[in-house]
Amino acid sequence: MQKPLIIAISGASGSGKSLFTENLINAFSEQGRPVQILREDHYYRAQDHLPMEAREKNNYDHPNAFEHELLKAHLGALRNGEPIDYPHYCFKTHTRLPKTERLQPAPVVILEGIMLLARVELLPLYDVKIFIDTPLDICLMRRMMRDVRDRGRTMESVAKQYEQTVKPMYHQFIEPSRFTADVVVTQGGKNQIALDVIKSHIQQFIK
Ligand SMILES: Nc1ncnc2c1ncn2[C@@H]1O[C@H](COP(=O)(O)OP(=O)(O)O)[C@@H](O)[C@H]1O
Ligand SMILES: Nc1ccn([C@@H]2O[C@H](COP(=O)(O)O)[C@@H](O)[C@H]2O)c(=O)n1
Repeated sequence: MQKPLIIAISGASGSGKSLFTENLINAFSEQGRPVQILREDHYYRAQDHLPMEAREKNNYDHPNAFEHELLKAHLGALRNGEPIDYPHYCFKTHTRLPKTERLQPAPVVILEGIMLLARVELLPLYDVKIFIDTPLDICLMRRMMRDVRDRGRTMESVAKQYEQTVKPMYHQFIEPSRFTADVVVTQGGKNQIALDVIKSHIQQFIK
């Protein structure tokens, strides 16, 4: 099997990584499953051993919150044409679910997550590095709506977490990682020109 094309999409929380990824893969949905998605969020560390109060106080915007060793091993397996069983993460309980999900190797694998470009040891594993560059005030607004709607949060908890960890860690780790990107995308998941450019790059890997 041909070595897969691995595309890493990073940027702040709420920058539009997921929407960009979804819009990218929709173009290939009628061609079987040539493009697979893997989310860094699933690699947040399990915290079953901690009480809920401690989980709620954790810093989820530091690279060490992720089990990147496992992500690295999984990328190696996919490169070798082997399937992986990746963990499933729950944002409401701040830990992993007991089940895992199987991901089959594919010609193209899209990875998306906040710290993908901040870990230098992961960089050589990517073929294409994309950074979604969205002003932080817009990211906060989107995150506020999404976290209250989908992740069981209150507006107060989102605001407090943003001040305490999300914003400072963005400036310490995510913002500097922008300079490792091959492509910097403005206007988030709706930048049609950027989507078209990446789509045509992907198309070359799908026979
Ligand atoms: N360009 C955009 N315009 C309007 N809403 C957007 C745009 N990009 C993303 N969103 C919305 O903002 C929220 C967060 O976007 P998402 O793609 O989940 O961000 P991320 O994956 O970077 O955290 C989602 O509800 C999404 O639909
Ligand atoms: N238990 C958790 C784990 C993570 N977060 C936040 O998620 C953000 C990353 O996910 P995106 O889909 O928004 O990129 C990150 O900024 C963490 O603060 C959380 O709130 N709780």
